[in-house]
Amino acid sequence: MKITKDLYQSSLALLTDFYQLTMAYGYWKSGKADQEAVFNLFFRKHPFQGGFTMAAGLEYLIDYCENFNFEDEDLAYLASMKRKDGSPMFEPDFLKYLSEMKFTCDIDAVEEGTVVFPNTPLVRVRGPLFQCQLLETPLLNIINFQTLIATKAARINLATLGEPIMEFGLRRAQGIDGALAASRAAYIGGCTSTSNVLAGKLFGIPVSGTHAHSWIMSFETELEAFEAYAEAFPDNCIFLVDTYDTLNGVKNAIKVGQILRSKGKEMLGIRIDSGDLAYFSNKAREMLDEAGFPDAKIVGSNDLDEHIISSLKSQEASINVWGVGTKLVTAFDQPALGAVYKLSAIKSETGTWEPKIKLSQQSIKINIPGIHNVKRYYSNGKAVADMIYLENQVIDSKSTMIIDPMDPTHRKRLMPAFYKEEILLKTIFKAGKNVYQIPTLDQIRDRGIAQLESFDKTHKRLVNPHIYPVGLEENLHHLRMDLVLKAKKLDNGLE
Ligand SMILES: Nc1ncnc2c1ncn2[C@@H]1O[C@H](COP(=O)(O)OP(=O)(O)OP(=O)(O)O)[C@@H](O)[C@H]1O
Ligand SMILES: O=P(O)(O)OC[C@H]1O[C@H](OP(=O)(O)OP(=O)(O)O)[C@H](O)[C@@H]1O
Ligand SMILES: O=C(O)c1cccnc1
Repeated sequence: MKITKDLYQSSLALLTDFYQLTMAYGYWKSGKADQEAVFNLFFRKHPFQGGFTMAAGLEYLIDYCENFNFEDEDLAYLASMKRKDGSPMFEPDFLKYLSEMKFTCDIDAVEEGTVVFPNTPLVRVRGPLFQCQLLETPLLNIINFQTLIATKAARINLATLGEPIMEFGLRRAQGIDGALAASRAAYIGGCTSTSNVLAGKLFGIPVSGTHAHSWIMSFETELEAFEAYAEAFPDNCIFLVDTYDTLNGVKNAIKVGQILRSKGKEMLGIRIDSGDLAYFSNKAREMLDEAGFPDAKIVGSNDLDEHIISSLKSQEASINVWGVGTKLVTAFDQPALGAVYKLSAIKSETGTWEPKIKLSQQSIKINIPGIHNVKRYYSNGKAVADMIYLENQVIDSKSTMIIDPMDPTHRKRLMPAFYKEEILLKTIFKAGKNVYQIPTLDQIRDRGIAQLESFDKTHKRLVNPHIYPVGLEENLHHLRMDLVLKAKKLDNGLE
């Protein structure tokens, strides 16, 4: 699908922070606009205090880059911006430069559905400084949100032990695109369907639903309401049983289930949306089984998240389909991922690449310099460790060390010869041309599920997970340390 064209019917070139445009202008003014640079998009900490993160949003990113050009109305708006003294904010020649800009970057990125870890690049952009800079904000906007929601959905899917999840978030999502992007990401993370019909149309996500309390309340009795629904949708009956008295609601559902059966149709199940979901689902299960409806599903909903679902599982609740809205699509307990986009190398006038480092008082904020990639090593189908390495580095296949970027005393020896390896950054754009075959949403969702299966369950624990090893290859570690020490000396005037 064409996100920009189908959703916005407009260029999104101005969907960036103003300072990106003022820097772009500055680069142009100082003759640096076309200097080549490399930026990496990465996050520093898993969301939800978890042990893994699931990447999502690449298809939006691709669409954004393919449509990354300034149209006449964008330029007219920029031309209308003024400085304090009334002069134009941007010179006409700069606007002409913008109007002629063609997207020419190389982009490498992890595929959607990939399980990713702190400090490893999710996206690497290489190209003219000017373009790389303008892309910072939209890329972060896209990847941060969808990755966050895909991760939340994956956690919920772990809690349901793979039982179907109906995503019900639209009414409480963060606005229109917040809802659409969340439905997409939630499906990638493992939801089975969405209630959002536009998301179904745009992305091909299966659409499903039950009915609301208002349906019941609009009839004289609950029984009449169920009968009328069965008349309208005999193949799609999931009766909401808790409007007045849940167990009486189950009795009414059974009555209408029997009528449906007499007509050769089968009730799909019931939904419980309030009260003690463990108690009522177990009672309802007994009643449905006794009445000859052992296959009728019990959908549970009401402010669910992975923790409540886990608790309901441990209470042996008889829910087997989970309706989850607000807490999923708003990432309730952590509303932002916090990925950043940092310069890691720049090409000098002599044509050599200079790795770049940004110092910080907090060592977690010192970036990883150079042009790097990530390798995941697998042993017997299980992920063993991720190595961040300089892309032109030859790795010793007999024995190599990875070093924790946050704690250099924390090291792990690997024997690549014994492992299968996967290079995580895949080429998406080469000199501005899309060379990547975008998978279908179902393929992405399958990748997410397969990726998670390749990790030990200790890393997937919802609370206090075991930390998966991720480290810098030795040469990259030394390069980083040398640059840090050099920068510190310069800072202190010691050189
Ligand atoms: N057995 C249970 N164990 C743990 N949490 C539960 C259980 N049953 C329900 N919950 C959760 O408790 C929270 C509040 O439930 P509560 O009973 O207050 O809702 P309610 O008042 O019945 O519903 P509503 O306000 O929507 O009518 C919800 O998040 C719900 O998912
Ligand atoms: O609880 P969520 O995970 O967000 O799932 C969506 C909720 O939306 C509906 O409730 P409604 O809007 O009627 O409000 P309610 O909470 O008063 O039932 C539905 O009955 C779910 O409870
Ligand atoms: O189809 C449903 O049951 C539904 C849809 C949106 C929100 N809550 C429930």
